Amino acid sequence: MPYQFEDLKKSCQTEWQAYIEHSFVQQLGNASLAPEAFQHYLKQDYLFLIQFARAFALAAYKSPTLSDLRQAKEGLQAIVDVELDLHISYCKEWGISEQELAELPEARATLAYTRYVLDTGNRGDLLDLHVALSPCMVGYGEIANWLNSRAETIRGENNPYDAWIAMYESDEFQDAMQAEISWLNERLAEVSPARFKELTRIFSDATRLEIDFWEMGLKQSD
Ligand SMILES: Cc1ncc(C[n+]2csc(CCO)c2C)c(N)n1
Repeated sequence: MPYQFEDLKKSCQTEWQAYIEHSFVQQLGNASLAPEAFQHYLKQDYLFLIQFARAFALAAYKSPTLSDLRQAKEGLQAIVDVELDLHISYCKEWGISEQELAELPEARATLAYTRYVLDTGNRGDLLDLHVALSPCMVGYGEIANWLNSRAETIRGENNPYDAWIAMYESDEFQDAMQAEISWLNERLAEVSPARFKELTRIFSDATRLEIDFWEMGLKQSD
């Protein structure tokens, strides 16, 4: 049987579920999340996005084909030209100025996660890097879908976090998630059991670091 993205998730089901269904996510869905926790998360996510832009630049460097190079460039462009601008204006709505964002120190959870991804890409190949990026690329879309499947989730103006859910349920975002899964499925179908085992380590590490990122938000830790 060729390996598929689903098999990466199965290899660390407990961690994957702990990430997707984290209390931060549940509280965001039922509108009970403390605004201070969300603001702390938003600030660190700004720093996270900057480092992820660097990871897409690294993906460009690690691209063996024109098609991979184009895909990495699109990812970098999406973060730098669209997502960071959106994030900055969204932060403004939550009372966080651009000046404040520019001066923030990185929380340890942000440092650990982003540098782990960059190091994995540096020492490995493009597949290692994509696997390290995939909990981020796939998880948030899954989180939006999971929230929408729950009776507890409040949508619309009675939930101050509605726009966050709306962003990750959007067609644009869900399409990007599917494209990432397809890219991974094509490559995973070709790998040996030993290579797959290496990749499950990376996937599980990155998933655990996503859990820590939610914890950092909830506890407002630095
Ligand atoms: C901690 C954390 N993890 C994942 C995302 C979601 N995300 C960030 S960059 C990116 C790629 C899209 O261009 C996606 C899906 C986030 N914002 N913060």
